[in-house]
Amino acid sequence: MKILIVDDESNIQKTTALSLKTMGHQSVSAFSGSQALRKLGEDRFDAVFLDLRLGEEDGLEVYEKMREEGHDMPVIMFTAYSSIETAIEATRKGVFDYVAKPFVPEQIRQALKKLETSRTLTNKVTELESRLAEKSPGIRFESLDSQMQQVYDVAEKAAQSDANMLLLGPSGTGKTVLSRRIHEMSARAGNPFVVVHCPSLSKELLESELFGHLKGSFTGAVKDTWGKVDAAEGGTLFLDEIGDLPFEVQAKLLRLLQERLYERIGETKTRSADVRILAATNKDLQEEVREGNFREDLYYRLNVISLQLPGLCERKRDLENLVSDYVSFYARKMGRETATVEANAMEAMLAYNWPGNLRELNNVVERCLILCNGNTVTLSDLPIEIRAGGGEGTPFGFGSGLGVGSDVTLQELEDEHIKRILDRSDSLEQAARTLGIDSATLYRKRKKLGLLAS
Ligand SMILES: Nc1ncnc2c1ncn2[C@@H]1O[C@H](COP(=O)(O)OP(=O)(O)OP(=O)(O)O)[C@@H](O)[C@H]1O
Repeated sequence: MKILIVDDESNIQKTTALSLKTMGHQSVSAFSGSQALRKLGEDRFDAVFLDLRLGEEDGLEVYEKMREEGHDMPVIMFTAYSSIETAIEATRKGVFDYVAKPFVPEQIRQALKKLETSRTLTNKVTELESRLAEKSPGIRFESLDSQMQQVYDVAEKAAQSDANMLLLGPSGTGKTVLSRRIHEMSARAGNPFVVVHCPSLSKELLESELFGHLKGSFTGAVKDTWGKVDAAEGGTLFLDEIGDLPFEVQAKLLRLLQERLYERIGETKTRSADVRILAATNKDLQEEVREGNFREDLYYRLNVISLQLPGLCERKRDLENLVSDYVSFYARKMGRETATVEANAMEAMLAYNWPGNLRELNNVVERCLILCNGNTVTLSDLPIEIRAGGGEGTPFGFGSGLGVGSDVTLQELEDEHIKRILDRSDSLEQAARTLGIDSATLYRKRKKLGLLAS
């Protein structure tokens, strides 16, 4: 790293420079605030060591000028023991850390180590963000369909409040994506958005996932853990498929919603939580309440604002825009400048029912772009059930003449079924589970069907 040392004492300059050199870093000296600002304007530095008391000058003022001029690298303050409180105050203003004088080289080493860890984490986050952005197509929060547009309008208004919200709608209609968007539009945006997928865990594990546990509180609890309620502190907790939340856990969630209080499993100490709850389900929750599977009081607590997301077949007016977004995204991802969809292919897509909703559309477009010749998606690139004239979207109806019991071979039925399940699934593991085969078998079948991406 290249580091600027700002200190009016030449012995501090010398010892710091020497320590940095032995640690493999480069350094440049500045003896006053104005000299420091000039050097920062001339060169790129990875970090700055800055004395809190620069002769008559106040180091904090120099720090503020640096920020005003757009030098945003991390700053570590040198401070006398008598000024430690001021240094702590400085860290609240964004100073990365402080080192108390007189110091030994090991303290410089520790401060730099902390800095390097933080840089690595920041880089990882940036990389993950860009990988995520690459993975999913441009998300649209505008609709030509009035029902969908109303959902977006209400979501935007409600995002500003702290109200709990319930997002209802069939699988793949965008409930998770919209929940994240609500979080990003809220005052909690700078804090975490944490997802708990309710059906994937047993009652004990789900309770522990939510609230955390103490070592030994149940078989397999080998160390103390903090739950997702704690991880979401100050932010938003998204409970996906809330309709599958076990009855016993519902009571604890209700307490969290009503009193903002909870206990870790095996602990008597009550803790408070500052989290906003968003929940989603594709079940009819009122029906679940009637059948005694879901607590009525919890339903009303969650249902402060509810959003009903329509299936894709009810908002066909958006289809062409969505297809165009997805096509441009996958074309770019595959190194093509652009790609188009033939009119009759688009007509077939408009006629189809899309039982897997936006997720299915996304997967179908991605597959078309892998399989199409050149830059044009034609009718023959579409899965057979879409080509066949819309289909009913029922599990075994493949459109005109292709349903179970009609004149098709078992092999044709199997091939179509596999393609459909792949289109609707989030992952290959999920598809293999739905099909009741193992991943290796699914891989062989995909290979045979020519469905392996590059
Ligand atoms: N607003 C949007 N614009 C474009 N594409 C979207 C949008 N929302 C969702 N999608 C697409 O649909 C896919 C599924 O979205 P999401 O996971 O939010 O659905 P869901 O309703 O939560 O599904 P499930 O009920 O199965 O969890 C996303 O990966 C994305 O490809």
